[in-house]
Amino acid sequence: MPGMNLPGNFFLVGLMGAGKTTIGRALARLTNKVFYDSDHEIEARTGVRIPIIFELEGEAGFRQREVETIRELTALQDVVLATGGGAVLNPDNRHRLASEGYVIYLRASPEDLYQRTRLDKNRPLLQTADPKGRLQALYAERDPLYREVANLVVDTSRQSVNQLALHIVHELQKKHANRSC
Ligand SMILES: Nc1ncnc2c1ncn2[C@@H]1O[C@H](COP(=O)(O)OP(=O)(O)O)[C@@H](O)[C@H]1O
Ligand SMILES: O=C(O)C1=C[C@@H](OP(=O)(O)O)[C@@H](O)[C@H](O)C1
Ligand SMILES: [Mg+2]
Repeated sequence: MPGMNLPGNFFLVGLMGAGKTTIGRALARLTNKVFYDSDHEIEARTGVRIPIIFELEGEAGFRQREVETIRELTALQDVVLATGGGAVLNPDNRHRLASEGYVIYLRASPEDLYQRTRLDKNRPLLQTADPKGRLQALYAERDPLYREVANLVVDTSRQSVNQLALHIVHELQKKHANRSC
């Protein structure tokens, strides 16, 4: 296993469709860590899918659940955590992510994000007449926040999920080796 001895938590941030959930799962496998996804955790706790939470409690209700969940998940040891794309909007989340682990920003262009998310109905913020325009606006708003918390920025436009997971492991190994010398 390539990244077996890498210590600590790895947190994935980025917009909807960046690949946090899929790359996070692969990264956890490669590094022998337990995988968590804050959205899946929220769904498991409430027993409903995210669009239903948005419908019943609004975005504010969802964000409140997200803060509580991220507070708990960032307190764990040796995990890979895929966050939801809007997690960085909250200062408490940003602080927890930056202080409790190594943060990887998966960057992609709004066009790529649109192509990867356009057939999926489970992202309430993209159920609009102009999802591409919404992704462009979210990119402009959030890209600085992702960069603020990130230890590593990875461009996801030209590589597959597996290639990206391996690339991240190599970057983590380099950082770890430098720290140990
Ligand atoms: N680098 C990539 N190249 C092509 N497709 C990708 C890539 N990363 C993710 N995908 C696909 O995009 C979709 C959204 O990925 P997901 O992991 O759910 O993103 P996120 O959790 O960041 O919203 C999935 O169908 C996934 O397989
Ligand atoms: O960007 C956002 O505000 C959101 C991203 C989603 O997660 P993904 O980034 O995994 O799609 C999910 O948390 C929710 O629909 C809100
Ligand atoms: Mg996800």
